[in-house]
Amino acid sequence: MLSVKEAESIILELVKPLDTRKDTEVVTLEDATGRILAQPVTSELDFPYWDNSAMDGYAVKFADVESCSAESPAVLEIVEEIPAGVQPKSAIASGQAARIFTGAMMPEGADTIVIQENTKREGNCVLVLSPPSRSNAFVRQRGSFYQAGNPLLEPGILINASEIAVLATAQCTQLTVYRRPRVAILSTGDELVPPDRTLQPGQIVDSNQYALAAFVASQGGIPIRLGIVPDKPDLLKEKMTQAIATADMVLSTGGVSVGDYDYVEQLLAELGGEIRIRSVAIKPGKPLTVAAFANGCTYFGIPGNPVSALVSCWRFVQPALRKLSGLSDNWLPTFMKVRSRDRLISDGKRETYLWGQLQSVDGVCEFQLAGGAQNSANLINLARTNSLAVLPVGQTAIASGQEVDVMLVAGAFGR
Ligand SMILES: Nc1nc2c(c(=O)[nH]1)N[C@H]1C(S)=C(S)[C@@H](COP(=O)(O)OP(=O)(O)OC[C@H]3O[C@@H](n4cnc5c(N)ncnc54)[C@H](O)[C@@H]3O)O[C@H]1N2
Ligand code: MOO
Ligand SMILES: [Mg+2]
Repeated sequence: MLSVKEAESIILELVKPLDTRKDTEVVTLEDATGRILAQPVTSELDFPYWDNSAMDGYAVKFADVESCSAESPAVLEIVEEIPAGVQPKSAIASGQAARIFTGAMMPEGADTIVIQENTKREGNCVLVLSPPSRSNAFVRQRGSFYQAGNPLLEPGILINASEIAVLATAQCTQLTVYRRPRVAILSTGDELVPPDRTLQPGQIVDSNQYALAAFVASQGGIPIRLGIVPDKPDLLKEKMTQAIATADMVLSTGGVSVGDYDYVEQLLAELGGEIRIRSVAIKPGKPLTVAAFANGCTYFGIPGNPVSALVSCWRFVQPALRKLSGLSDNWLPTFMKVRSRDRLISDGKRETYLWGQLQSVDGVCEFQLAGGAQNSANLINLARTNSLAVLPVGQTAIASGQEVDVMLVAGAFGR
């Protein structure tokens, strides 16, 4: 049985990112949210585009106002009014000023802004009552934040509101992004029925299909739902073949333990998959099967218990999917140390993941264990899970009030 860290390394080594050239598409800025840049972005524009005023006030020559005071104000003739968006008409000469507003272009000849609070208007003149701190005060210089032609955004970054702002301002309206990875999802089990079917004795609802599709979509992938496949080796083999041929990654649930109807590993081998992981010392989620296929597809045979299935996705599939998507870094889940509000227990034999919620109490983060049974068949208390407390192998308890490592759950904190 592999340790969690060993399994994580094998998976990350196995999965290759989408191709920077072949696996891309062009999207407009409006459709770019949640996508990953595939090519570097540069802009032809400096930013700020023009020298402009950071304040409402007067554009002046610093030399005209540097030694003024309330007792001996500098008196300047106002030659123009410059609102934002308008090109100044005249150049400022010594003894002159332009009325100017925040964001408006600096006129020729002026090098400094005097804020209007430090002035007094008298007809066509402005009296400057105190000098600005320095030449260029409150002037936003052209190109001071970014110079045209330099790298603006690197490939491999996720595009969200902040990146959209940068791209819009740089007039990058068409972007080359990675295509979304295609992830086939299939549920194995004779007992499974869709959620809209009346249950016959012994049947259960296929919740994994829905949970995994939601997980894949939250990570920017395209879930391809292949439905429920009974525990019949020929039918299962056919569906697995179809999945492997059409998707970048396959997630099947169930059929990976040691039961008589657990066929997934055997079929993966028959289909030519190289089995890289058979089981991991993790609870829940021990019987994880991972296989690599020659066409580049990675197959995750995920345990059927519903909590095991999601924990496997959060701990192992998420990093794989992030790497596959073209993200250049931050593939691994985020861990942090926080105080546990509750006593946490484990048998110490496997790295144990307990589900619950990170909450901020008086500005300090605390982990609260989900109430009810921490049992991999109990998905009822999974709702609102945003983190998992992690007890390493060998650790059987963490007392209430003690520090614990928690892993942030995919999607719960915006990634
Ligand atoms: N003798 C042993 N038995 C089991 C072991 C073991 O080591 N020795 N491991 C246990 C652990 S741990 C897990 S986890 C499960 C994994 O089982 P499988 O992946 O083979 O899954 P199934 O047997 O098909 O189903 C397990 C459980 O999950 C329910 N299930 C399955 N699919 C779904 C679905 N799509 N939606 C909701 N629930 C699902 C299924 O009905 C079973 O209750 O094996 C243990 N056994
Ligand atoms: O590891 Mo299983 O995933 O305990 O339920
Ligand atoms: Mg089984």
